[in-house]
Amino acid sequence: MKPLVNFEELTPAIRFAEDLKPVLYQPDQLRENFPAYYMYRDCSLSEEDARRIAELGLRYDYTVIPPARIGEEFIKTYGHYHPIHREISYPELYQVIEGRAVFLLQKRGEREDELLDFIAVEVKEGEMLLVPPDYGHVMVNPSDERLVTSNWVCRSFQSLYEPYARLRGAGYYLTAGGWVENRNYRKLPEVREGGSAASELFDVDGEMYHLLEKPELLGVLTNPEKHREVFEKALDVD
Ligand SMILES: O=P(O)(O)OC[C@H]1O[C@H](O)[C@H](O)[C@@H](O)[C@@H]1O
Repeated sequence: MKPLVNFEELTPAIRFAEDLKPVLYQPDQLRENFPAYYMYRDCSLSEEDARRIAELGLRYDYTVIPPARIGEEFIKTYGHYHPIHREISYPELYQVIEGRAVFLLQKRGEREDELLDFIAVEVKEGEMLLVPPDYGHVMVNPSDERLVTSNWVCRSFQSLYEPYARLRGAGYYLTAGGWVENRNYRKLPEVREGGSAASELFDVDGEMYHLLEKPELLGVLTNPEKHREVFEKALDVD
């Protein structure tokens, strides 16, 4: 799928492999620093769209992750949680524009090193994924092609990276040899693997930028507490 916005003309923020060191399975295997992924934030097709997106309290971004491995582990994003808004945390909606992604979603218990749930969702070109409230997320490129994603997200918060840094990544690492448990967690549920239901929940043809024409659907991202039933379905991966 060709991205609607010609984001490659924009200047990205870059996360380098060295930046990922605190969350890697095998940090010692990092031999050279390289750009791990490119983040093109706050994209739009026109000035008018940019104003509407801001008025809705949203942001539309693209992320590009070229294929790579560090040691046995597939290249991935750093990982983060979102802050709480009226009792539950902000969700986020992703679409794979090019390539294939595996999203690692995890829910903390009372302690951050005791997970209540760990879901791995494979998302293919054109498909969407809803990161439910209260789930931390990491995006992995397990393929030998570049991965391009877009995301809709509430524009008014800062992501929380510290829990991932403290525990050296998510509950599991996705490696060429399969899943590897992260021993820094005291409690880890089994990995629940599945597909994503978000494409059925968000009715859109082609790139999800067009959801801008259906702002009522995007309301789940800014007022999650009013849409709890949507998230129940998003978690139904089995
Ligand atoms: O923030 P990181 O864990 O590095 O993950 C990267 C991604 O995070 C968020 O979801 C942003 O909205 C994306 O634009 C960004 O590319």
